[in-house]
Amino acid sequence: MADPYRILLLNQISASGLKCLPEARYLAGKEINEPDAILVRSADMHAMTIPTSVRAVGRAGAGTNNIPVKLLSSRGVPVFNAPGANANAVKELVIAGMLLAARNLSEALHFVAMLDPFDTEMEKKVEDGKRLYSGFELAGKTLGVVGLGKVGCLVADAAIKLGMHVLGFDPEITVDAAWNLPAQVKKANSVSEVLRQANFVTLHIPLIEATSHLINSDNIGSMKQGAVLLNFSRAGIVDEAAVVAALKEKRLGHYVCDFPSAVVNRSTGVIALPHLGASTREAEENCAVMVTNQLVDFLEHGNVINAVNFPNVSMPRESSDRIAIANANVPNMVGQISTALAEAKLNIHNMVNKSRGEMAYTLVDVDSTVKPSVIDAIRKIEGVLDVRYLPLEGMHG
Ligand SMILES: NC(=O)c1ccc[n+]([C@@H]2O[C@H](COP(=O)([O-])OP(=O)(O)OC[C@H]3O[C@@H](n4cnc5c(N)ncnc54)[C@H](O)[C@@H]3O)[C@@H](O)[C@H]2O)c1
Ligand SMILES: O=C(O)CC[C@@H](O)C(=O)O
Repeated sequence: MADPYRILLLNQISASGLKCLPEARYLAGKEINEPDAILVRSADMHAMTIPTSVRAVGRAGAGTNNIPVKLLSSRGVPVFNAPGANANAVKELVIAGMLLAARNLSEALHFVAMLDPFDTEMEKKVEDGKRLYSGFELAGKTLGVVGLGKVGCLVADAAIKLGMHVLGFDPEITVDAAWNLPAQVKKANSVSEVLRQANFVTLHIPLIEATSHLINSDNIGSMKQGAVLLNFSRAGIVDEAAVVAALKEKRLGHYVCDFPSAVVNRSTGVIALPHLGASTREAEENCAVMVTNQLVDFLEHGNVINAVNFPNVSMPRESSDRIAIANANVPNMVGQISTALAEAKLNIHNMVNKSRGEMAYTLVDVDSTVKPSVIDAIRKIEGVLDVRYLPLEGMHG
């Protein structure tokens, strides 16, 4: 019997997801040496030495900024995520965030917590004190959504249903996302247009170089007086010092975020939650199940679905002998791979090759057993980053 696949868990992964790893074929845990794959949520992998045994990383969530994707790409290792699997959970928290800010609920709860429960004047104090927490309604206000991906589209839709006007900005919106947006959502042409026009601005974009400090001291001043900024994406998308300054000047009414920090904590007007966006039973299960199934399909069959650094490549198994090759997207790779197979007198039964940016990926099914020397020959081709032999039953190489 083949050795089990070894899966290193860097975070708590929902039990429903782990059930997708059949016990007979998988060993999963927090203390696994020489893992074949890693399952992670928000643990920071940048400082970690990732063993060379790792053939795939699965992120049970959306953002992959905690993973050294570039390094893994150079090793031919796909990084899978779970697009949309936690989007509804984030959407609901964003709506809660708008209500927390609009109705001054955080301050009001603090006021109540400070009341003496045995005070006979409690009722009077409540009635006298409540005017300080009077707020405003969401209906009729304008929400600006920056990033119309899985989360942004759901937030836009929910806001329309709450009677808000919605302005959306996403220079790379997908056709599917655009189809799913309610017709009432107005298109903005820039972040500054959103900042100038919205009462609430919510950010639903990845943290990458281009989005780091997207909201900063140069543009935050153009927001409407008393506007609310919501950040359930990543702390680094805003310049926190600029946000705190804008709160002090009363330019911003509230900053609602999922990322407590030394800069924002305890600043008046900040409502910081402990990265709760995806923390619902449903989202945790959805993410873990989706990414674990993708990992299993890759480890056992080489199929790639929802990797952030690889093209989607799937091929039904028609032969028991499959070779999976990750290679640089340069000319003549398929030619050289085919030549290596022909020299080993292997007949190609089926083959698929796709590329995405600098990465290309090839699945080849052949009609007979592949000797280790053939895998070695393919590995030696310049530009090949990783190669695996995936017989249907047997050792994984
Ligand atoms: N708080 C949480 O627990 C939590 C949960 C899920 C996601 N997130 C964060 O939210 C982000 C978005 O999640 P998602 O599932 O919607 O991702 P997604 O990939 O579906 O959508 C991201 C969208 O942002 C757009 N975009 C990229 N750069 C942009 C820019 N400069 N201006 C406007 N739009 C831009 C993309 O075109 C894409 O449509 C994730 O990357 C992650 O960092 C946080
Ligand atoms: O795993 C989590 O709890 C957070 C996930 C979230 O930040 C994401 O990017 O999907």
